[in-house]
Amino acid sequence: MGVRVKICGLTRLEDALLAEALGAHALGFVLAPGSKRRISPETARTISEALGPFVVRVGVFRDQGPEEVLKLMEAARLQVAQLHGAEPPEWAERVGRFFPVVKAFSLEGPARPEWAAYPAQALLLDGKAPGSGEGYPRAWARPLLETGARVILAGGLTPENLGEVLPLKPYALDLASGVEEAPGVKSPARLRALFARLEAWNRGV
Ligand SMILES: O=C(O)c1ccccc1N[C@@H]1O[C@H](COP(=O)(O)O)[C@@H](O)[C@H]1O
Repeated sequence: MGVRVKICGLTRLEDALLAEALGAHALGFVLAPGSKRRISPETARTISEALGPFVVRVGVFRDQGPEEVLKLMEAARLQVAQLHGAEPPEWAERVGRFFPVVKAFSLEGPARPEWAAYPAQALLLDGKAPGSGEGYPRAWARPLLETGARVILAGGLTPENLGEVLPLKPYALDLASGVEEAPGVKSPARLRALFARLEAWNRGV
């Protein structure tokens, strides 16, 4: 199986349906305050309910307490919680009683192997400013990848630079700005280019 892909920061039904049709494994909805891609739980729910059963709906949160996260997850009919701030492990444990958790770390230097002990089903490595399209030297991911944890690579990924990360064999890739026309508005051409590139990689081209 090829690498899994999450398309994040969706705000429009047509973009979500296209990403699903092209083969996205997961679709992300940002419910974090202050994001240019923030979506209301009502709109996220409408989109979630229109999708097929086999694509994972992810809620993205930043420094919101576990009860707020659980309330929004339920209201938006989402399935996996991505914690993208400085959430203590106890918050993830509380959310994790109800939903699988992805914990994001913003890199300012190499990833730390001890992050593998955080109570989450997968760990995501992002650039310094989430959702900004800013990347980092991809070798910084190696110390965490080498622990055998499920590692999702994000931060400044585009259809053009996938060659930097695919050889690292991460659990998944996560893209927001690299497949957009504007914040929250996906580019059909860039989405198509992304999945075409992944298909070519899987065929060994
Ligand atoms: O996209 C946002 O606005 C956002 C806000 C708050 C937390 C996370 C956010 N997005 C996450 O950022 C990365 C990748 O972003 P990019 O591809 O570099 O633009 C991804 O994990 C999103 O879930």
